Amino acid sequence: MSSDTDALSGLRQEIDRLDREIQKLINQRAACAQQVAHVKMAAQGEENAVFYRPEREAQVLRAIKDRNEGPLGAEEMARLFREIMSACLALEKPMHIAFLGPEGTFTQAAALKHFGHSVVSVPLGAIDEVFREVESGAAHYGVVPIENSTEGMVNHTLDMFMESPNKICGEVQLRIHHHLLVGAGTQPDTITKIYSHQQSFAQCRQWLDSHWRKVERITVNSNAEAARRARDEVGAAAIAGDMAAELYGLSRVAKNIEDRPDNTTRFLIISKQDVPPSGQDKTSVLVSMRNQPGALYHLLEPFHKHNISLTRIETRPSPNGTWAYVFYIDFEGHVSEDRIQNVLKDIEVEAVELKHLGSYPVGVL
Ligand SMILES: O=C(O)C(=O)C[C@]1(C(=O)O)C=C[C@@H](O)C=C1
Repeated sequence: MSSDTDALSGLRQEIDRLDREIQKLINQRAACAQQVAHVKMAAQGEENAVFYRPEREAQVLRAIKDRNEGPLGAEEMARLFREIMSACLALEKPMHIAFLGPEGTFTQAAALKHFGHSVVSVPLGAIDEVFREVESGAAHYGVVPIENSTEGMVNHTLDMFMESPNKICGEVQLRIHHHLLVGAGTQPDTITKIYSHQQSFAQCRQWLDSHWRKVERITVNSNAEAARRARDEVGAAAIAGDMAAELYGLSRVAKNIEDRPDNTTRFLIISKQDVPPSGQDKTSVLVSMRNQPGALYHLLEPFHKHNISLTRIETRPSPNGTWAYVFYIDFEGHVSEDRIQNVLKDIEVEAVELKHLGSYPVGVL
């Protein structure tokens, strides 16, 4: 027993020593970031200085994952450094991040995953409000959902890009886990209605049909709103994620009820900033094509010719032509590369309009 205690106190002394070391190093890193801020302000002026650098953050996080030897996993290590870098950026300048709210939505979880927790997150009621907040400069960046692996594209976000001058400066993927949640006053056998967002109902449809077929499903604007109602109404349950469950103090009647275990949503980071290449990048464009035979072929042919991989293509009806279509395309590469310039030139010959939405680092976390 006493040798156990000796071993334990020896290890704890070592942990204390390491903690002091780590703390000193983190503060040295933070002091470096403060100096970086001064260099940026001297070069670009206080008003125009760009403090958040998505390409540099992606490079830092990728390097951390690549060189990690364990025993902590690479993802876990990157997550810790994500928070350190977030705190360093906040010392340079606190960033205001608008997201599709309210508090507790998956979009907020995505924003915190991407930027870390040292940001001011600003919940807004609708996707177009997020776009406007970024456009006006009231928020530095915005986070909006773009596609879900079960439910497909978020058309509202796609359509916003047709009009908006905002650029895409990053992407983040979030595994979506849904739970059936109740407040303190509700027992599982007294549930008479379930609140959720329409997308979440769709992602849990089979599970609901087999377990709660007879219970009324009521669609609300967000999972967080569903969670708030479940907290306030006896007999009501909500389908929502962990953040909403914590925020509203709900307990889980059933966990991970999504029909597909790989249920993932991709979110975009929007801003007014062009991002330099990080070494592993994606480009998004909107292309409006003439409505004539072979239009899709002419659009895709340049990608084949220049050997560029498409990661997504989606069609939307054009707002200014009854039968014209707009294609939203994601592909590998950065607009500063010659091969990407060449593909864009070829597309421009065929297209009525080509809009470059942004080139940005492939999501790291
Ligand atoms: O390298 C920079 O430009 C920094 O501002 C430093 C730093 C970092 O902490 O590593 C912080 C914020 C930026 O988004 C990128 C990196």
